[in-house]
Amino acid sequence: MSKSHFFRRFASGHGSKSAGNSGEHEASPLQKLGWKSFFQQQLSLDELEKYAPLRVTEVHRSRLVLAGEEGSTSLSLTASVASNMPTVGDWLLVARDSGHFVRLLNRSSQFERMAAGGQQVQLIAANVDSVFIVSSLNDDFNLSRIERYLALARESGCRPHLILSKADLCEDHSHYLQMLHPFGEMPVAVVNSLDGESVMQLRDWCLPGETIVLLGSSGVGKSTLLNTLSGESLAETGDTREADSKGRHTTRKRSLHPLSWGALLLDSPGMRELGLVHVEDGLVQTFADIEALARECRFSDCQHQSEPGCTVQNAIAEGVMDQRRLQNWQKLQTELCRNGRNLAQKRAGDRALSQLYRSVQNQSRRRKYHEKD
Ligand SMILES: Nc1nc2c(ncn2[C@@H]2O[C@H](COP(=O)(O)OP(=O)(O)OP(=O)(O)O)[C@@H](O)[C@H]2O)c(=O)[nH]1
Ligand SMILES: [Zn+2]
Repeated sequence: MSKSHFFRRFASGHGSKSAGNSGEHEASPLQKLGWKSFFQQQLSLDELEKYAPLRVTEVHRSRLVLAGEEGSTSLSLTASVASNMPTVGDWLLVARDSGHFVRLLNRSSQFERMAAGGQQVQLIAANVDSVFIVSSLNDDFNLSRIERYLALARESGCRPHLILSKADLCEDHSHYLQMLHPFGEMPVAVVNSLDGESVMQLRDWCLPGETIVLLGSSGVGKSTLLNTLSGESLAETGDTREADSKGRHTTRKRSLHPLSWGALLLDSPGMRELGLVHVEDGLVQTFADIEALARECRFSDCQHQSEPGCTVQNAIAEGVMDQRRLQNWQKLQTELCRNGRNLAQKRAGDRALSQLYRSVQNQSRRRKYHEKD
């Protein structure tokens, strides 16, 4: 394995300490990569001797880039590796002697979305501890989009944080901050991502050995934030279009980067469409206030439109609930149902197709057998 730039950042041992019972001790190279007891428990002592745990830092078309205690290496995406659908942040075991792939370790968390086209699920990241939802303080600021990302974050069990970027271009932050009251206790930071001092406030959220995923639409400044946080030019950044504040999709691949503070930051391309799938619990948590009101409606199948005794509509009339929030809750529920149904239909279609294929093969075998007679 070649000692890569990635590994040297860890091996040089800047700053990352993990607290032990009797004071602090230097984290091991694996801990600096995010290795935790959750993963260690999945290996026997014998396996730990024979196999090296490696973390996926990049996924390419035909290979994975991995980082481990001895440095960085790459692994071909053979059929056996690809069938595990590895994604950035995953841990896998590789035989120390042959370099062969052994298995993928169970994930502590995973992020997935409905791929464009609405037919299959796409994994975004695995083994993430916290999520930085990035939204810029301009025309891109969109509460419904933040709720979408929040549902995803809460489903995965990761801690969500909201970063409002481009503070230097916005005269009135308070106007935006006031709109965040339905999100309750979520930590919020207002930053100028180009300014090292301004991003220092995020330091307490970047804990040693923890993996953070950056989510946000194109052009909000995810790569800029990564570069400023790391103090290096790790990711390419791009201009936003002036007319609508939208980005140009500069980041093309997902990759995991170590920060000098010991955390690992996962930059992902701004997705045009973050289709939600399998986030039912996350949605309930994100809209807990409406869920609680809806339970009090007179009719158990209330659509919260104009039914008498609808507590949700009453709350809207009293000004304590936002019509937009109700509409987004309903929209995301519909989207979850539709995506779940599409996936189930696709699975049923695939099963029917493979049954048809097997029966054609059997018929052809039978025909050959009779021809021999
Ligand atoms: N003034 C100012 N400009 C910023 C800030 N953050 C990002 N930018 C600029 O916004 C543009 C887009 O930033 P990127 O970091 O490329 O955005 P991104 O979210 O990574 O975009 P994708 O890679 O397309 O997903 C660049 O020109 C940055 O210099 C900020 O806080 N203040
Ligand atoms: Zn109702």
